[in-house]
Amino acid sequence: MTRTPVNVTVTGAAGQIGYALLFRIASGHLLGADVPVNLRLLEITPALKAAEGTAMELDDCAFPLLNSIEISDDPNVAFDGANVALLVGARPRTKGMERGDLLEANGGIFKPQGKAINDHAADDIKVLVVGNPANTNALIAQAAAPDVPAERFTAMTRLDHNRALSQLAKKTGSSVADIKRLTIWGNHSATQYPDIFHAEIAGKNAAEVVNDQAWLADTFIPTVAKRGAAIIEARGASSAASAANAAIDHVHTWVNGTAEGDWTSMGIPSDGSYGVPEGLISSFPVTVKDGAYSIVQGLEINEFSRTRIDASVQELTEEREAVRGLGLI
Ligand SMILES: NC(=O)C1=CN([C@@H]2O[C@H](COP(=O)(O)OP(=O)(O)OC[C@H]3O[C@@H](n4cnc5c(N)ncnc54)[C@H](O)[C@@H]3O)[C@@H](O)[C@H]2O)C=CC1
Ligand SMILES: O=C([O-])CC(=O)C(=O)O
Repeated sequence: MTRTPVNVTVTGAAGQIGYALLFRIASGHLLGADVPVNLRLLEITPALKAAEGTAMELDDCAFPLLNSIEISDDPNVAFDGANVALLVGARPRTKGMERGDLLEANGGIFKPQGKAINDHAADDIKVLVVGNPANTNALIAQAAAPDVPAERFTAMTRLDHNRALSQLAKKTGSSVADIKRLTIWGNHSATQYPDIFHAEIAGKNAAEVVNDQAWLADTFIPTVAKRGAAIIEARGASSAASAANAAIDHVHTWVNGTAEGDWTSMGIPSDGSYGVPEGLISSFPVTVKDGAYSIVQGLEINEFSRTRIDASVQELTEEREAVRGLGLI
């Protein structure tokens, strides 16, 4: 091991996503096959023993890149020196709930964690919020961390992005590897808008290849936007391995960059682009270079897309008002 280990803090380490995530971080999928990691696991006190069990299993894998594991129930300890923070720990929704129903329950978790990041994390900290409602939880954590550049707080819409890639590949009989420039706009919720108008399949415009507006409006968009609920219905528990996979993808792209000619979707603080009010944490098409992301500019937004982006952004605005009302930001 020649490189300095990177400190990766994972909250909710004993949960279902944690169990699917930690082994992939420790085996090099998050940061790269040559980057050693120190894992810092944050859990609530009653779940510490379960987290210890997971740590024992991590030991038993003898991962060459896993330099150390520390477990704590104190955010000030778990975020100390963190370079990457994956905020997963939160209550998941169950059947019949919308993610927004979790605002009050989960909002209280993200304020103290934001403060602990502010006070203890490394200067280059990158934060991904997975716990739902992810966009607004990211806003809460960010508001509690005024000394950390706002753009370091991001929310996960990569699972939605991956779901959209898969559905589009199936419909068109293509490979996901041939699809580029797909975008998830807005909130990680049922109002999100998966946009294929700028996407390409093997170099051809995806909307033209599909050429089926009814499928787009009545099948593709609702299938992607409501996939989380469909998984809960089928599995009796919310998505875990696919969520962990998307978290790996999100951070890997943030650190290592997007491929030439392609972009990805990330929930990031709006700079006002595309009419999204400044400061809202909304999903955008982004390219990443040298560890920094930029919103893809200059895309023409047709009326079909505009209405849907506006609806999701309206929901984000209402969530921001709700957490203001709760004193969380
Ligand atoms: N953004 C996205 O695309 C997705 C988000 N999610 C969300 O991820 C979150 C976690 O899901 P699961 O792992 O399935 O839930 P889980 O219930 O299996 O695990 C959550 C873990 O968080 C821990 N936890 C609770 N409060 C904590 C705190 N203050 N500090 C540290 N840990 C704490 C719990 O003890 C538990 O071990 C949920 O909010 C879920 O809705 C899930 C799938 C996709
Ligand atoms: O739907 C949920 O509650 C879990 C989640 O965010 C997803 O699978 O997209």
